[in-house]
Amino acid sequence: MMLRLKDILVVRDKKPILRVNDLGLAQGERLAVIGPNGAGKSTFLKVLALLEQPTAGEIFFRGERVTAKNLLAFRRRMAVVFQEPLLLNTTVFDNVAQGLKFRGVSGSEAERRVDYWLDRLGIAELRHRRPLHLSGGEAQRVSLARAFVLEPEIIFLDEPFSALDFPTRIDLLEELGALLANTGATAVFVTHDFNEIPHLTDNVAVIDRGQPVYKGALKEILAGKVTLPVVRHLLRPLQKSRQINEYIK
Ligand SMILES: Nc1ncnc2c1ncn2[C@@H]1O[C@H](COP(=O)(O)OP(=O)(O)OP(=O)(O)O)[C@@H](O)[C@H]1O
Repeated sequence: MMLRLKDILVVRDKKPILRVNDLGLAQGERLAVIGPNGAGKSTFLKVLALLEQPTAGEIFFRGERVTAKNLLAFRRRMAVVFQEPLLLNTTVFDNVAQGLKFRGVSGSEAERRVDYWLDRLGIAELRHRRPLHLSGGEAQRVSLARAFVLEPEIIFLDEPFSALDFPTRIDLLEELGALLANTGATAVFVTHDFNEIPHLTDNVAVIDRGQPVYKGALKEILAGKVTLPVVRHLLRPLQKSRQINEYIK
């Protein structure tokens, strides 16, 4: 098991906002996390990514309990991509190289790796540009390069493409799907849109009011076999677009 949450509780402002009894991620597993606004998806992701300390419970990384002592070492084996690219006001190259520097990789080895990932994400020509002048899609390509260049064992993505227009989003989802398949990285992808998931995986966790309420195949959900009210609610936009498609025909 790559990562496991056990008896996790997160309390903020005296309110429980996340409870996870037992949830594991196998090596190479790709999990999409879906749920309504405020359900706790980002909190869940941040706890898994060791960015937010739970109020109670235990986290295991490859079977070893995460403690204050080993936390940083484990975190360095992970990478996170947020909805907002959070790029520094320096060149694209330096943005992608930054995490490598923290991990002690510099010089020609860093340059080789950064160039490889800039090329792989189709942004080699942006190497010397500053993030301020990039489009939203280009900026997220930089964020992906910055994450993949670290060769993480797990990559966490929190609604990375939600702010992008639809065609750009589809392009990036397809590319991300191919990258994850090629690298074999374990991945957790937060979204609020069922349409995004098939590009990446068939494996879904549904979070509702601070708790995972389903973990299983997207196919089961789309076939109407999961009757939870929250799932029905999340499926409504899909049904609407099907109705519109029927109407167009
Ligand atoms: N630091 C905090 N202090 C108080 N409440 C918090 C804190 N962080 C999150 N919350 C609350 O916990 C709940 C879950 O938030 P979270 O951001 O994890 O949900 P989400 O599913 O990612 O939402 P969205 O889809 O809107 O981004 C929300 O009600 C939020 O207001």
